[in-house]
Amino acid sequence: MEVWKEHFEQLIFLQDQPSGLKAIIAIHNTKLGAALGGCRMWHYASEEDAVRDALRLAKGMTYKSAISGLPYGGGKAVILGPPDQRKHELLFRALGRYIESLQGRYITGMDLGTSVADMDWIRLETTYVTDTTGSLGATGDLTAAMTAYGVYLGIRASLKRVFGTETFIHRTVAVQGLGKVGYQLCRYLKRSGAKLVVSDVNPSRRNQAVKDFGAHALRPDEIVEAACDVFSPCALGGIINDLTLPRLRCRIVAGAANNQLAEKRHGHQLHKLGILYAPDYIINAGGIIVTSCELNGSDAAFANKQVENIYRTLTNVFDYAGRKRIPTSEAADERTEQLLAAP
Ligand SMILES: NC(=O)c1ccc[n+]([C@@H]2O[C@H](COP(=O)([O-])OP(=O)(O)OC[C@H]3O[C@@H](n4cnc5c(N)ncnc54)[C@H](O)[C@@H]3O)[C@@H](O)[C@H]2O)c1
Repeated sequence: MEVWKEHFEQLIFLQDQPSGLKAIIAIHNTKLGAALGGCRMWHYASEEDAVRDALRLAKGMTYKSAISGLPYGGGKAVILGPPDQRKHELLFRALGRYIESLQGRYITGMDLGTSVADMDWIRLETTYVTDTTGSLGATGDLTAAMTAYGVYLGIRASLKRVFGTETFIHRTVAVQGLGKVGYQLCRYLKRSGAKLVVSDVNPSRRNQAVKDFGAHALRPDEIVEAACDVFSPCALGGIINDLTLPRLRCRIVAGAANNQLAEKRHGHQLHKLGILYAPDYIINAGGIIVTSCELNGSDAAFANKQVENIYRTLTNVFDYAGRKRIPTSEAADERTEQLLAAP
C-alpha cells in the first residue's frame, strides 16, 4: 500500500471498547515539526478507504506547512463512522488520551465532521489540540477569512504572472462556491474592481451575490465554461478533471478548494493548455497559518501578516516552474520536497 511507497513515518490504529472509538492517526512527516492536521469523522465505506484518506490528508498537511514556511509536519486523524451521539464525550476523550501518549508528535484540530465541542473534550486529556473554545480558529470565521484573503492575494500574484499587472480592472473572475471562503473572496474581488461570475448549488447564495456584488450568476453546471480570466474553485475537490478541462475558458485556475486536480496529470494538461494553475495547497494555506499562529500564541493581526507571504511563495513557485519549464503543480511538489530533504 502507499504507506511504504510514500515514506509515512507512522500509521496508528486505535480502538477503545468502552467508547466505541475506532480511529486512525497517520503521521506523514515530522522533519520540520510536530505533525499538524485535523481530526475528520466520516462514515467510510471500508477501513481501507479510511486508511487511504488519512494517508492522503496527512501528506497534504506536510506539503502545505512546509511550502508555507511553517514549523510543522503533517498528520491527520480519522474517526470511523458517526458514532452514538451519547458516547461523544467518551470517544473524544479516548482519542485525546491516545494523542497525549504521542507526546506532541501529533497535534489535532477540527475537520469535516468534528466541532469545537469535540476539541474541548480532547482538550480535557491533552494540550496537543487546537480549535478549542476561545481559540483563534474556533468559530471557523477567522480561518475562512484568512483563507479568502490568501486566495485573493494568490489571484493577484497569478494575474501579475500572466498579464504583467495585478489590476482587477477589466478582469473577470468566475467563483465556484459561495460558502464561507468563496463569499468573502467575492468581497475582496469586488472591492478591487473585478467583474464577478458566480455559482453555487444553493440558489439563495447565488441571489445574494448578485445583490451584494452585482455578480452574474450561472447554474452550477455552467460555471466551469464561463469566459473569464480566472476560474476560482471554492467548492469541491477534483474539479479539474477529464470532463472539465476541455470546457475551461480561463487563463488562470486559482481558488480555495482542496485537491483541485483530480489526478496529477491534470496539472500537466493545464500547463499544456497554457492555463496558469496556482497550486491549491499554497494558495489556500490561510487556515493553517491561523492554526500555526494560534499554537505559537500570536494574534489575528499577526496571522494576517503571515498570510501575506502567500503572494511571495506562489511567485517563487511560478518562477521555479518557468525556469524549469514544468507545470506549477509539479514545481510546488518539487520545491516542497527540496525543503523536506534539506539537512
Ligand atoms: N474554510 C476554510 O478555512 C478552508 C481552508 C482551506 C481550504 N478550504 C476549502 O475551500 C473550499 C470551500 O470551503 P468553505 O469553508 O467555503 O466551504 P463551505 O461549505 O462553507 O462552502 C462551499 C460552498 O460550495 C457550494 N457548492 C457545493 N457544491 C457546489 C457545486 N457543484 N457548484 C457550486 N457550488 C457548490 C456549497 O453550496 C457551499 O455554499 C472547500 O473545498 C474547503 O475544503 C476551506
